[in-house]
Amino acid sequence: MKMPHNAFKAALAKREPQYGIWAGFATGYASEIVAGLGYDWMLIDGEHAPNTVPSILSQLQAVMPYSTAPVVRAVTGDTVLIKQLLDIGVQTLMVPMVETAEQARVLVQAMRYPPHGVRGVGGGLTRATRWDAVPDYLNTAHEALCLIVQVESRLGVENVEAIAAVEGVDAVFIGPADLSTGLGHIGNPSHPEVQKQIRHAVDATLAAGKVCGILAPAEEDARRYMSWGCQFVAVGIDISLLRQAAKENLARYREPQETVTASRTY
Ligand SMILES: O=C(O)C(=O)C[C@H](O)[C@@H](O)CO
Repeated sequence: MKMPHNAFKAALAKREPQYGIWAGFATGYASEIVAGLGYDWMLIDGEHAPNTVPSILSQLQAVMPYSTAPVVRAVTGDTVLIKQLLDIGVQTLMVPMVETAEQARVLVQAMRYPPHGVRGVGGGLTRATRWDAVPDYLNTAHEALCLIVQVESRLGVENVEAIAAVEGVDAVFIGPADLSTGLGHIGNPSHPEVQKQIRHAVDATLAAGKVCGILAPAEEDARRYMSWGCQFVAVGIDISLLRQAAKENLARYREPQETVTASRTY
């Protein structure tokens, strides 16, 4: 069989806008429901959702028949974890909290086989190769893989030009929640200083010839970031959407007895 097509990578290369949704339920069942809705991509979150390698695998299998492309966020840029994720068939990988070009280079190496990198060979044991059915996987894997690095700290923004310029980094994704917190504006990505840093990160990424993405569940934020040049934007979070819809549904029938509010970080 042919190497599975990475439609998300192809769309980024064509500079097509890509609307995404954050998937936090950590089950194939929930991810499949959302995958049938027409979003261009879905972030399967291994950082803040209770995911493991097997639960990520079951979500990849669940969304496979749909046009929504899975993007998997690892909990960390650990080379061994990246090997496992690529072996189960992750093609687009997001890594949080990348702060230097050196860190980005290590991630690129983790995604490539020697002599271009350090990825271990799983061969016929792996879903990535479709258990050896994909011809010449070792020599062609890198063509279908896509690396997104998250810039979400003061240091990351300081180094964003160099990070984005690393060969093998396909895109930069800005994390407004962590960035605002790191800049001392906890829970306030709209603060002018945070917005200035976000805009700088977008500009620098585009200047390096790379693609920029961001999480923006509020429509006015999403539209502003797209007008700045962000090409792939996560415009919703499945858990927040369920919670909001469930609250609104009940409110049609009775006044809230008690508001269980937590501060909304996103
Ligand atoms: O900093 C951010 O913003 C992100 O990286 C996204 C958050 O981690 C995500 O959990 C929002 O719910």
